[in-house]
Amino acid sequence: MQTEALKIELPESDIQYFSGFFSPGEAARLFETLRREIPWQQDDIRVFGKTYPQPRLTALFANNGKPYAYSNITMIPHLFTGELLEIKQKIERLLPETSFTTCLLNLYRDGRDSNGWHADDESVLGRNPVIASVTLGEERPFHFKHKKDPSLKHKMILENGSLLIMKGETQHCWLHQVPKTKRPIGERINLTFRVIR
Ligand SMILES: O=C(O)CCC(=O)C(=O)O
Ligand SMILES: [Fe+2]
Repeated sequence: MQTEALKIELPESDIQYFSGFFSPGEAARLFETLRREIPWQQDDIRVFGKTYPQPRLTALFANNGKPYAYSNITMIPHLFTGELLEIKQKIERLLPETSFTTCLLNLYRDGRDSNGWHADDESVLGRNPVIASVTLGEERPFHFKHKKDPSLKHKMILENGSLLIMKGETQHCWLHQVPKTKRPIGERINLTFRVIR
């Protein structure tokens, strides 16, 4: 199946969106398998000295054993499964220079689960990291806001089976979030592939 890149035109960024990167059938198969087989965990995060359960479930996979630390959490990776390798290879066909080492998975159980404003700019990701983000299941709005210029923002929908690639200066100059919603909605699995050296 052929999907077409849509360039998201924001300054100081390099963002591409592929709707239908996975067909509805492939997306459904991957969702069911990952929902069942991934060892989903809920970690506590510390924000301003208080501890809260993270508002979503997560899991970390990698091919190099390197942990990933963010928001006062250090995650130790599992070894990639067959499905994760299949998804990784399909994305790498679009990005011949990139060989992802790591995948952070998020499970948003319903509209109360979310991912607050942040940039994926930890130093282990290096300068100008390439981050490839897959959506399976329920679509969710995804927001960008510029770190320095509050007039610069963008909202888009991440659809079932879609791929969003963020690279270049994007993490340096922009924050992103998946907001909560009061609408009754189903589960969404998100996979973000990253390179951790
Ligand atoms: O769920 C998403 O689309 C975004 C996930 C994300 O930003 C992250 O895990 O860093
Ligand atoms: Fe992120």
